[in-house]
Amino acid sequence: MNQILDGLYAITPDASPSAEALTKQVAQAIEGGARVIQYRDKHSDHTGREARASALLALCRASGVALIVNDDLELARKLGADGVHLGRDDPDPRQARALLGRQAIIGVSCYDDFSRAEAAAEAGASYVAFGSFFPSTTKPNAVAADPGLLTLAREHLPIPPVAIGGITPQNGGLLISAGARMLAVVSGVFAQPDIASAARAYTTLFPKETH
Ligand SMILES: Cc1ncc(COP(=O)(O)OP(=O)(O)O)c(N)n1
Ligand SMILES: Cc1ncsc1CCOP(=O)(O)O
Ligand SMILES: [Mg+2]
Repeated sequence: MNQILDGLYAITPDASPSAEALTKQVAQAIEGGARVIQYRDKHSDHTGREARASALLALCRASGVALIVNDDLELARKLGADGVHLGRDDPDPRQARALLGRQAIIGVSCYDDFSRAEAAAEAGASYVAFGSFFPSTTKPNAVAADPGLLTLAREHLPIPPVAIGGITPQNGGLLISAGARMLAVVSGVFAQPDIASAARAYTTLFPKETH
């Protein structure tokens, strides 16, 4: 699992297109080297989310890439996705581990709070996410985080830290230098005219073996 949790982590955009259009966009992100995809959808109803997530899961399986479902633990379980990402308003990571099993990837949002990351590691999380490191158009009210958290996590936690929030190919390098094992990106990938090239600009920031 540790090998997968390295590199570009592409998160699907807010304006959720049809399952077919979304799958095409995600295929381009994978072509550009994304290692993990998160299906994040705050707008579709249950049926729409299930249709999109299962189309993405088929693509990810065929491409050898992991699919993480944001927020919706039950959907992740039902589809047999590779894991789930949980924030402070979402189910508890212990509950997720119990439901999804030992192999599942369970990510936990820690914002700017290192003690939350320690608790998440203790609860069986697979990775911890910190951010927002830069102003984000996707989540303008996200709490601001300091890159030093990534260094602290690399030094003191047994699981990899993920960086999120306003990350561009220009500012991503400093987060990797600070300790980020993955860069989680929405608009820097999916709001770009050439999604594959946009993804590639992030993947080349990482050491060669991760892309
Ligand atoms: C990799 C990653 N990190 C952080 C988040 C944010 O999760 P959360 O705080 O639950 O907010 P929403 O994404 O649900 O709006 C994430 N999704 N992915
Ligand atoms: C979900 C989330 N949590 C903190 S910032 C953010 C959005 C990241 O999107 P972008 O890469 O467009 O800033
Ligand atoms: Mg959430």
